Amino acid sequence: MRVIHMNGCSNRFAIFDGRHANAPFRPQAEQIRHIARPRSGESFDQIIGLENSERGDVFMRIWNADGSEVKACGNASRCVGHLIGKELGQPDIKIETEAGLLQSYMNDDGSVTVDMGSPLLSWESIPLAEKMDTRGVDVKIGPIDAPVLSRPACVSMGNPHAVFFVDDIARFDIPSVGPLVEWHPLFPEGVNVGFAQVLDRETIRLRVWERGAGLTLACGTGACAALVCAARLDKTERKARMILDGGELVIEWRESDDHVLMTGPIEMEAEFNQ
Ligand SMILES: N[C@H](CCC[C@H](N)C(=O)O)C(=O)O
Repeated sequence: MRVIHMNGCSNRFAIFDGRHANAPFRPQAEQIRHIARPRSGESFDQIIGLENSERGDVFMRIWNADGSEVKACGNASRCVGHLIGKELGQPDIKIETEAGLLQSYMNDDGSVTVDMGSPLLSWESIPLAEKMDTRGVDVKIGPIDAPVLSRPACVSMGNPHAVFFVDDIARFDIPSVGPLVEWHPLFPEGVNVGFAQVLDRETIRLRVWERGAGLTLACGTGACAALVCAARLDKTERKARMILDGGELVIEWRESDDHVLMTGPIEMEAEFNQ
């Protein structure tokens, strides 16, 4: 089977192309964990399986490093858009995922734009365990009388996100607070946890503790989630530059059709057969 290593803003993926194999790539969770986080050697944030699709040019299956299968991965969508676009010799590609059909576009400067569709804003769609206003939900982290984090905004991009807006992102030890939110009882399916510092109305500094993968150098759906929550709270415009540890993404929550567009670089690292 053909294996490709790629990254989007240093969010790293191992992509297994099962489209011409005798059977689709459907590993057990333990196998995923072994590939993503080997005892030695390079690690990956997500493992991606490519399958044939009736509705699109390719079907993309996504597993987090902990072995859990999930429905959306923005940076991997951009990598797959590039891979299949090059293969088919066409810039526009339809990627089928468990969350629906995504459209990707290869831009002249080598970046890739993916239309992630509309954000889901209702408490049931995140999902939350109970009815709440998703512009600020009832979560407090830290001492009861002086929480260090509270009232994240929530949105689903096909996967659940909680975004804390903070004054100084450097103040937070994300590996210690991230897990406290990731599996908080308010999020029955877990949640990706964003820490967003609004620098101005068109720039956000963002770090994300990802569900099932931990602190990654970039999170595409996390960047979409942070922009949607910021614009919804009138902290930014509907288009902004997202500055992540591993690079920059431009996110636009388009007014005309309510779709969220994510644009950024991709990098082909290696390709081999195994
Ligand atoms: N950890 C996420 C999936 C990968 C998201 C991220 N790598 C992206 O680029 O969107 C989840 O459990 O929903």
